[in-house]
Amino acid sequence: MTATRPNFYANVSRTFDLAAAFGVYPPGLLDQIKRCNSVYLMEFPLRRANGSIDVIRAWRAEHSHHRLPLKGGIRYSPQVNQDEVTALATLMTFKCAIVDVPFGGAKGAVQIDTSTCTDDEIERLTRRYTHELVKKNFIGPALDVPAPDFGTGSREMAWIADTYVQLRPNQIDALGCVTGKPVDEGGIHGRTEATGRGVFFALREVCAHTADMQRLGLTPGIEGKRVVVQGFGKVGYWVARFCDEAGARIVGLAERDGAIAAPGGLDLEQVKQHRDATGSLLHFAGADTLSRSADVLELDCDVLIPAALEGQITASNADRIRARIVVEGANGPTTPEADEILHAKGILVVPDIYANAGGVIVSYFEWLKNLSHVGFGRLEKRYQESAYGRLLSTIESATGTTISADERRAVIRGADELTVVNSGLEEIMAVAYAEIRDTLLRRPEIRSMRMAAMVNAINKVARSYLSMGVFP
Ligand SMILES: NC(=O)C1=CN([C@@H]2O[C@H](COP(=O)(O)OP(=O)(O)OC[C@H]3O[C@@H](n4cnc5c(N)ncnc54)[C@H](OP(=O)(O)O)[C@@H]3O)[C@@H](O)[C@H]2O)C=CC1
Ligand SMILES: O=C(O)CCC(=O)C(=O)O
Repeated sequence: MTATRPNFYANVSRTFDLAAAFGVYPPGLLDQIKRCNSVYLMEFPLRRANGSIDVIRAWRAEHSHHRLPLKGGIRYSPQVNQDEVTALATLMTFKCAIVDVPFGGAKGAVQIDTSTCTDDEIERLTRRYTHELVKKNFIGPALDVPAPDFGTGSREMAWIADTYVQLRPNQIDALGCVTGKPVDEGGIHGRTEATGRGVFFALREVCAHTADMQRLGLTPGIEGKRVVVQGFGKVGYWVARFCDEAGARIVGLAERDGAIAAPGGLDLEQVKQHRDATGSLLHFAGADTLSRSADVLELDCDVLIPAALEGQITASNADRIRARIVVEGANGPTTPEADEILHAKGILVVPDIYANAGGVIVSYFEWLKNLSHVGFGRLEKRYQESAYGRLLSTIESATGTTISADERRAVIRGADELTVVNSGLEEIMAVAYAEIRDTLLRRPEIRSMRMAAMVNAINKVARSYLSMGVFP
């Protein structure tokens, strides 16, 4: 894997500057929008199972407070550093703006190699990290609401919620301090797969326009497209699955230790079983094993979905990318230099700040659920069903026809939580894409989708700052 970590924040800032040049905002305002408001670095002890003590470094970066609470995941990784977490927090601000989710951007990180930790150690460090955040008001349903990111999941979110509730027992909305929780602990149906589903919706929107596809030498629609996915975690697995279900062919998959390729397509459930059984994708029967994981990026395919880490497509491999569309499931997988090379090759890049927004969109729904203390669909499902039932009965008596029990059941089904969540996610991804495409069509000088998305985001954040004024 190519390491470009030290440049991540500089890369994000460069993208911002390029997009800001298309606008009309005063430099001071742009500077305020660009800068990261606060970064909290903490160092705390972790007692290891053998009794020794390690000092752990961790961060929470709060990029923009123009909307509250702030929102963004927590990453556990041995390589993570302050530059990375600041870059990720910055991306969150623009991501939330693009999809009109009313949050400021933040991100958290703990520098830890969880593969060397026991579950008990991970639990204790998660609870201590939460405690540190609480002490400094860097977490809370009205302040800053973390979520899963690389290396964390619903298990860690449950520990964070529990720790927060222990420390703030009188706060009625305490469960809204974090999203991505297990459904039984105040989570919401559909969050686990939300980012992957959102990446899929982004690809579906992109592929829906015949003229755009013709320009890329592709046919419209997802069906039949050859897709490569880097990363088979929370984002990669689900986007691969949704593409597969929509009739695409998954021809390559990669994780840290290598990749597999099968031009005829991979059976995802069998791959998953193989990985669960052996701990690795490698040597899956019916596929070629690539020992250099990054080679997956250069496979012959229509769509490449980097869904692992930043800095994967760089000036040193961009020229060898053969996909026609790159959809950024990960945050920051393409460096600005690589972006230019891909653009020159006529490859369409669907940017992270739009493509992977599904996670924060459904996190927004979870937060709303926690604040309202009632699940989506719970109050109205039965009412909808009886209203639809009455409508069908009226149609039957007016037309003299009989609707079969199966048809009746299919029509009257009221919306449950998952249905409401998925339809909200689909709507928001579709509307945001229409806005980005509109900007691209109206302003030909803006040549890339990343620039168009960033221009839209800057406009929205700037409008907010302009109407808010400067305090005091
Ligand atoms: N989770 C979410 O809701 C969101 C995540 N994202 C972004 O998506 C990306 C992935 O996050 P997520 O799926 O949650 O993370 P996970 O921890 O669930 O999965 C990460 C995946 O990436 C693989 N990976 C790690 N290092 C490499 C490498 N060097 N080469 C190839 N594959 C590698 C891992 O494989 P292995 O097991 O071998 O390490 C694993 O399959 C990150 O950039 C994250 O910021 C963006 C929006 C929301
Ligand atoms: O769900 C969230 O609140 C944040 C997800 C996230 O970290 C991201 O989009 O990068």
